[in-house]
Amino acid sequence: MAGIIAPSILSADYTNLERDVKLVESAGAEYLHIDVMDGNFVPSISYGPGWVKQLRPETKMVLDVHLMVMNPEKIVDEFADAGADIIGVHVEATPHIHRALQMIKNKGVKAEVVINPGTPVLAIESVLDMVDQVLVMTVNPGFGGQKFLPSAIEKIAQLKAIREELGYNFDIEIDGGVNNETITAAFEAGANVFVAGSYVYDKVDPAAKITTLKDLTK
Ligand SMILES: O=C(CO)[C@@H](O)[C@H](O)COP(=O)(O)O
Ligand SMILES: [Fe+2]
Repeated sequence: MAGIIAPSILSADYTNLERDVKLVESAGAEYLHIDVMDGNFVPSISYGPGWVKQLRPETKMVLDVHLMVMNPEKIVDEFADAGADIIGVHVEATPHIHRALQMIKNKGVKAEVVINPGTPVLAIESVLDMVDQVLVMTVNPGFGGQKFLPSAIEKIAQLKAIREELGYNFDIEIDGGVNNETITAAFEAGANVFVAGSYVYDKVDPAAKITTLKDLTK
């Protein structure tokens, strides 16, 4: 099965947001990646649940919400009610990762655990049986347009091996610095969901970029 491409709206043109959403949807992107930043877990501030609620009726794409916020358990219900399909929470952002994931599942939303480049797979082993998706950050979170960190490849391979050994079911997503050159090693290691922001939206022809990424993950 071809890889799932998740354009990151963080790199879109906010004065032409509707155009940029429709553009990637008609190009075949299945997910739309939404980076929520609180100015605390990461330095930037982006959007909140009200913004996701407004976006929801504008697209049929799966809304893949990446919460870069401290203590996400305080806000996951609001994002679920706003229409998120997948909600990702960082293991580094809460002492209550199990509770945060359980809350997401209780809302009938797909639950994702996220690890930073400095966090080993070991840190999430005890919740791998309950998640629908694992996000391996391939840059330090907070900004678009950073360089892909190849140290993530080994973590993807580890997750794939654990999934096979224990019969789990999660997808493996990567996020940060994904482009036509970096995607192949991650795909070969076992990733199947690919966030791409600046590669898709910067410069020219987002639709062609999505086709290229899909072709590289067949
Ligand atoms: O979560 C983040 C950054 O913190 C990402 O989702 C970025 O938006 C990806 O942007 P590119 O690295 O693809 O430009
Ligand atoms: Fe992200």
